[in-house]
Amino acid sequence: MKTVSENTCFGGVQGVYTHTSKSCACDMTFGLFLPEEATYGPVPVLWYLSGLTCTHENAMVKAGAQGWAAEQGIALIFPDTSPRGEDVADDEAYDLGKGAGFYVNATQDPWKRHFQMWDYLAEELPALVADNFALDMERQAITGHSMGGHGALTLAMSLPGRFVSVSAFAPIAHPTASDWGRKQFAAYLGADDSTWTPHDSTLLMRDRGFDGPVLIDQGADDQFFDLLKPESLAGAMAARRQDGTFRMQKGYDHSYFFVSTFMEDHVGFHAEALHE
Ligand SMILES: N[C@@H](CCC(=O)N[C@@H](CSC=O)C(=O)NCC(=O)O)C(=O)O
Repeated sequence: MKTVSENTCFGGVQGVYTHTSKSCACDMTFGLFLPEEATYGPVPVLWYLSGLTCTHENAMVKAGAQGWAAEQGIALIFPDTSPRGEDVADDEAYDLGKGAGFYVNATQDPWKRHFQMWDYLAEELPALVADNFALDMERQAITGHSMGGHGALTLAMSLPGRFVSVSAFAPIAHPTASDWGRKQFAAYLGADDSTWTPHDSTLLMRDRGFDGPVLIDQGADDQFFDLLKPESLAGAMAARRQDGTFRMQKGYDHSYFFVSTFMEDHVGFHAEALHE
């Protein structure tokens, strides 16, 4: 692992690191914020998964999470959204290929060699950060925006016991029924749509739910509302009697102005579960 940069931030350190990923067969970059408390011992972890077109950097510089995480003594991890490099397959469209890994393990050519984002996030990156930083991996929570909200919800529901809480900002909530999902799953996972269902948070919510609290924020003026299908997830949460809160935020769109507005609430929500 190599250090790209480290900056003092809210009394802690905002770092950027690269490493050679075995899962993705390329070099990967991630951001990690450590609060001051990490100087004295392991701190709880909040993962933040980003959306389409993002790198590790977008949320790190636009979401305004570090100040709230510093107040709560929590580390933040900002992974990238796809494999990177000259030899990594890509597409002209912004919603497929680089910047659009959809947090799945691709099984189809030309994607499968590098697009193994599920394994990267479920196994490889947690092991790497646990070995290199003062993190308490018994206390992890996860959040994300849009495609990253989809990733956060699917990882949380598929790895019971890993995360104490999950939240999402305008998640892609029902990808098997949306053009933000069907196109990418067909490309990465193939035409057999039975392989898609483990990556749909509405279907996972209907089937198993999450053993902990859930918080979802959705902007009512989100320009991608019809692609996100928040009503499907809200319905599935109600049908399952999921411990959770779904908030429709009047006037907000899909941007980081929306994410940063509600970041305090999300960090506070996770802090309550992480410090229990
Ligand atoms: N370029 C596209 C829209 C891309 C976009 O809005 N990406 C969002 C996430 S959308 C779902 O995953 C984002 O987070 N962008 C990065 C940012 O810093 O805002 C278009 O123009 O339609």
